[in-house]
Amino acid sequence: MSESRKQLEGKVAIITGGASGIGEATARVFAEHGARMIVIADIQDDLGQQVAASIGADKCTYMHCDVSNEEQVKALVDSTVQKYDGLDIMFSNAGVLSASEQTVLDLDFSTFDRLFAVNVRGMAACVKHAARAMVEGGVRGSIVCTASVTGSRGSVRITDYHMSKHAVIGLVRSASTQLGVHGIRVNSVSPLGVATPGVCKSLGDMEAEEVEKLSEPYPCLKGIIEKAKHVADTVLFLASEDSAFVSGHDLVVDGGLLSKML
Ligand SMILES: NC(=O)c1ccc[n+]([C@@H]2O[C@H](COP(=O)([O-])OP(=O)(O)OC[C@H]3O[C@@H](n4cnc5c(N)ncnc54)[C@H](O)[C@@H]3O)[C@@H](O)[C@H]2O)c1
Repeated sequence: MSESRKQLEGKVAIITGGASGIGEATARVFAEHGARMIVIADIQDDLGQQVAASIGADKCTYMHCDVSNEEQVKALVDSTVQKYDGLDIMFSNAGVLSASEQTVLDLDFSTFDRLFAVNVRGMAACVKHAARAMVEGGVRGSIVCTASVTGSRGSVRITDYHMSKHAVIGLVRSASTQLGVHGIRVNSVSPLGVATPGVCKSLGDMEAEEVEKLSEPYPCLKGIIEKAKHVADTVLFLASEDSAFVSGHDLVVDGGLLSKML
């Protein structure tokens, strides 16, 4: 993709979980590609404000929003529409990892419920309120959700996380079916393993290089390490008119992992 092309010229975008990792990288890519305003929504206020300031107050701003709280999601969307005269793109990306091993035999339902409140209900609230604003404004918008390769496979652990990402893909399929009549596209992006601050922290504050070493055996594609920018560039494609006839699709960014039989 050419850096000089401005696929998002004039567009207004919300990015949840934009203070860190994949969301932050996507905010930077959206700014490079001409987005008129990017609203970063997160619960890490200091970090979110720093990221927005480093991108530039003329094209990026921060708003506190806990996606598990529907009122806060509605307020985020309403204030974006009011201040910036519409909403073209929702990148619903905020997510959390399992708090423990969470095997079926040992499921802890209090952490399960918290994870679902963010990864599933929060994702659905963002799709709901973004879609309502787009329908009301007559905007043929693009909604992109962050799923994961874990949304297409089972695993020996983190059952709640796998279940939540399967639900995200189900949400995308249903929402795209229902919103197509309004010209709104809904897709998901599914990374494999990026050494983001969230992942490094969940692995006991491991260094990014160590996390990348752990992920190395999984993709079929060798000689390249998955970075947040790879995911961000894929989100750019799904958010922009370059993917004008793509809807209901889960676009994996996994170096070929899911294509392999064993
Ligand atoms: N990094 C990976 O390998 C990987 C792989 C597949 C999917 N994902 C998904 O990518 C998304 C981003 O994760 P990341 O790896 O960049 O992690 P990250 O922790 O670096 O970033 C996630 C951001 O979401 C925010 N967040 C958490 N709970 C929130 C809430 N209730 N409301 C608003 N914001 C909240 C966090 O504060 C953080 O800034 C998540 O949905 C994750 O499940 C990541």
